[in-house]
Amino acid sequence: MSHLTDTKSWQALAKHRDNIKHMRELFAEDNQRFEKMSVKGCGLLLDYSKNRLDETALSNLFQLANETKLTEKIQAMFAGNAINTTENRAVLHTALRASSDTEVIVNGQNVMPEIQQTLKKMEQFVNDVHNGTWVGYTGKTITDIVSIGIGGSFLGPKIVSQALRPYWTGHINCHFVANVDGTSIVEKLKPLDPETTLFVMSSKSFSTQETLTNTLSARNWLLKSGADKAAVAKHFVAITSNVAKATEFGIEEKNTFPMWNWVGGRYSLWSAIGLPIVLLTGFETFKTLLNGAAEMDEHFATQPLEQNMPVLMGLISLWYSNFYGSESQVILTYDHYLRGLPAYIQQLDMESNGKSVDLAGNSLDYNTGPVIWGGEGTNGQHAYHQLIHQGTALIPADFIFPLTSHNPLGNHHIQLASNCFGQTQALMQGRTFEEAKAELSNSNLSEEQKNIIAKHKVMPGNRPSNTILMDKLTPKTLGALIALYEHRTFVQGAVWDINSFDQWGVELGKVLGVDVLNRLGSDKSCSELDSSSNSLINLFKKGSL
Ligand SMILES: O=P(O)(O)OC[C@H]1O[C@H](O)[C@H](O)[C@@H](O)[C@@H]1O
Repeated sequence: MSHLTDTKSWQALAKHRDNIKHMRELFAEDNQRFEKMSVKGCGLLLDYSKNRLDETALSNLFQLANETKLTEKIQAMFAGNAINTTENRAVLHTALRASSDTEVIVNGQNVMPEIQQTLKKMEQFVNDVHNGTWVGYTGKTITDIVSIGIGGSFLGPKIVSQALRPYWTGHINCHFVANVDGTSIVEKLKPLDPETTLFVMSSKSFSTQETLTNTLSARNWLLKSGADKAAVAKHFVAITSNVAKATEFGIEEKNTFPMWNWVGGRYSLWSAIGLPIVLLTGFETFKTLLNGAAEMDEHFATQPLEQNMPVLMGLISLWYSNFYGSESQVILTYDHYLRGLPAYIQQLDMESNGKSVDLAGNSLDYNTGPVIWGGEGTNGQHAYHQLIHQGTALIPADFIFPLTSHNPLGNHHIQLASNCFGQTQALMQGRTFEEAKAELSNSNLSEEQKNIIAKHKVMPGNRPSNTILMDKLTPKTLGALIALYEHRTFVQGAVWDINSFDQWGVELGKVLGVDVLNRLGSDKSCSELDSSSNSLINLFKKGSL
């Protein structure tokens, strides 16, 4: 493959960028633009018509995908090739939701039977907890789950559980602890009863400091309540790929659920890491979530590039990062249940594509992963939308909206819809100087003042957005939506020729953290580091300013 920026399509895109008309004109010229630039599939509709795209730009983007062998790379992922090259691992979150009769071979072995066994074990465990067969050390039924995990072992289960609130079975409450800040676990445990609380410890590596520390504190809390060591078995289960470490820690092997090194942390909610979701919503709902994701996998693997939602979204996102210098992208969910999704996609995308060398280790001369941020509509409209409309940065936006609400209440949903659609329209159209001036025509301002105020009211428009609709937020559509973003992330990483599946930057943070911890714990004053770090460490040891 020739260097990315030397490819014909890259060069053509760079040249074409400035020829694209304002979106206002593009819409005025073609009243079929929505029909041509929207795709339906897997219970979702993607409207990408409000983007700085014309036929030439689109065909060059598809050409770029071809020149960078996107289709072959997609196939390599599904086939279980070791595409995580720095760790020599396959990347198979898709196998976790594949139908049981599929064969997926990793190192000569079909991984599907093990996945199915684990699902069965999850189902049995959750049934036991729900029907009161699994009881605490004093024989009482479990009422509360505390899920301990961080990163991918936290965000997926937490955000999916939150999104599926209407599907909770009501058997149990679930609480999530991630941060090592003691306040987090102390506050969560305050209202709970050790006799009826079960801890689900989620750590793929079983070596993450935050999770181990929180688990130890949880165990002490249980033991302090009068439970003996044997009680731990009734109150702790673990999900990990490191069963040996979990048993060493005191969790019985039969109470562990496996994970595999071919599932990345940020792609793991479909594995046993999703246990809190199953505890809250039941096994069938979890299966439906998996099926929704599997439908998107099928779509991604089989649809032509032009009709392929993750491909379209990946290429469009890349278009702004690489050809318009856009450094951030915003996810705006117009559904309260999806309020956590931006944080989920933030980890997914930024940990995957925050890279600056290609697969061969060469430094890149083009932008990779943008900053992902966002929040729920309409709250953001009264906060940061101002910058998206009129700021100097170009911030492409994804608007996500279910047509039907789980909570139909008066005019709430129609107003929510009007805000969502109104925002995308305003971003696209903007407001010209003449329009702003006309709005001031009845005011008492002088002509000069009108001119000044009108300039402040001008909105450039031509600000891009995708809109993703679904009939309703269900386990199925949620599964498809999350898989859509997973594959969007993949598409960009594939074109950029980077490894989207390692995270060496995070690993370094962990190593340096241990060094500082040792210094904080030592009696000696710290003087070996830079003056700032020395002083901060010494002040902490002193305990006051
Ligand atoms: O599940 P664990 O091994 O405890 O890892 C938890 C998290 O650790 C790191 O921060 C990784 O970058 C994340 O991707 C991972 O999800």
